[in-house]
Amino acid sequence: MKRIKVFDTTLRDGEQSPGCSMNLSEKLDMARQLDALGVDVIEAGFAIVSPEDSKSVEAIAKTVQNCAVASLARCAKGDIDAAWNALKEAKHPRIHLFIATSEIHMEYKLRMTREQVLESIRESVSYAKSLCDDIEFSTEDGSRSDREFLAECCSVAVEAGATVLNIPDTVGYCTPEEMYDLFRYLKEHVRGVENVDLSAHCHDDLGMAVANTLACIRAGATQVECTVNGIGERAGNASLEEIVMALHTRAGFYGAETGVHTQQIYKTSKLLSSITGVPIPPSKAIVGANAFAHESGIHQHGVLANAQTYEIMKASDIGIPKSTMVLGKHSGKHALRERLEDMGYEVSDEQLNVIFTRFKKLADKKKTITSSDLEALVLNRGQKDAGGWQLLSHVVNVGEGIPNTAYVKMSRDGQEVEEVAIGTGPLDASFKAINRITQMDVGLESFSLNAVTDGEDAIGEAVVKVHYGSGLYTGTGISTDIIESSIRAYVNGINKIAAVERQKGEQAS
Ligand SMILES: CC(=O)SCCNC(=O)CCNC(=O)[C@H](O)C(C)(C)COP(=O)(O)OP(=O)(O)OC[C@H]1O[C@@H](n2cnc3c(N)ncnc32)[C@H](O)[C@@H]1OP(=O)(O)O
Ligand SMILES: CC(C)C(=O)C(=O)O
Ligand SMILES: [Mg+2]
Repeated sequence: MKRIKVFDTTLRDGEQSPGCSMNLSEKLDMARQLDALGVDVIEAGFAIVSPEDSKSVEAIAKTVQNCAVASLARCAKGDIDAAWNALKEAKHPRIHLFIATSEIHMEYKLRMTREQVLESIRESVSYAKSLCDDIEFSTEDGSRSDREFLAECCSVAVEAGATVLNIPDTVGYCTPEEMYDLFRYLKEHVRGVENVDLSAHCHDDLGMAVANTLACIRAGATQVECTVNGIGERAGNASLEEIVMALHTRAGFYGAETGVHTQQIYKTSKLLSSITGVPIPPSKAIVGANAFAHESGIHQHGVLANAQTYEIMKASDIGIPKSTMVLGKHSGKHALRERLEDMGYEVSDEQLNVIFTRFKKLADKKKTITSSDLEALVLNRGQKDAGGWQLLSHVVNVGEGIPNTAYVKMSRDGQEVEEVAIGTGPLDASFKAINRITQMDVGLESFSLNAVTDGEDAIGEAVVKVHYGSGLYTGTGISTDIIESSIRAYVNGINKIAAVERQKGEQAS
């Protein structure tokens, strides 16, 4: 297996992404976690940028124990001195020099000729080498540079002492095929390339950063530059977790591995997101909330039978205990039974069918069905009205300056009855309409409402205490709509009264 070095630039290129600035202590926390993750190099910052950046690089250099620590520097003595001052106490310091090599950058931005750029590379790399053994040299906008000139810049850098040559696709312009060809070309045309690491640094402007990086590995790259969660300038850098897991999962194809402890990936991704406040998109590969979640019944059935039907990686490989089965409107009976069993409910096929019907009804109203939702369904709370009055439909009309009215339609023994009533509020109006339908003079004693489950679309359970004659009865009802759960609770109370009255009648006759 070929060993690929992972150069993490979350704290430098990643921090260049708008909204991702981190303070010194946040950078230190992140650096410690990156060290635990097992990356080979942490680019801790760009020391010349500000006193705070310089302090961060210095603090990380003094703290990190296992991996190399790098600071970025332009090809300028001041930058190199600032980088070295911040890095010199690191166990493994690396100065990372860069200069643009494309025509457009040289002409408009640097205002330098090719010869001046070559001279600047020679001079800066030699000077940096006089301070530090490990020198990385990057050809900014390398992928859009003239190939012969690019190879010459790289050769000069190696001759001046560079230990790593990094070729960025700075503006995320290239395709995987082009990056592959470019790296093959450099392997053949750079003098001394066999003695240094060849590195890829890809941006995601066209969504190809990871694919481009993998193509570079196929062409002979030995180092990859990337960031956690793919943060970085504009559309971001190649994502560390995607590259690492692609190599891990497709080891047979790439024949390459990294030193990253993959079980630390999820923790690292979460830490970065909590520090920057930038959420991880749910569908983000590897670390998104949906990356190891299954909702549709056919997939859930497959995964329960054999996880490999729909999982190419184990959730535990990236540090998530296990993949999750999300119960929702696309779920089927296999997943429902599995969850019920997890909750300690052994159900017959017949019971499962009944619960499944209720489950699908609820899932049409509620995006995700939680275990507490299921419990409410299994215990059939508020639904024990078989044989009594059934609520068919209701409409309440409330507002400022108009009477609160309720229309309720109910049935019993196949007979449908509807009524409208006015009340002091929507519930009073609804309960009055129900009294008219049932022709029972029921009074409300007390009423309470609790959320049985969490979230915006939580199930609310209403509990009513109603009196009829000298008896006091409790009714419960559940729904994601609190008016409906209240009406259901009232109907449930009325059915209990009716059952007691029926019993009394039977005993008397
Ligand atoms: C592709 C990348 O990610 S490159 C890294 C990008 N990161 C950053 O820019 C970090 C934040 N930057 C900063 O804080 C500032 O730009 C600083 C402190 C680095 C420099 O600030 P200033 O000295 O005011 O220069 P400014 O940013 O306006 O312009 C850049 C200068 O660097 C020059 N330059 C750019 N790249 C290089 C290079 N690799 N080597 C030498 N000179 C360079 C430019 O030609 C320009 O020179 P000029 O001032 O003589 O015209
Ligand atoms: C400074 C270099 C390595 C860079 O970030 C780029 O070219 O994208
Ligand atoms: Mg970059």
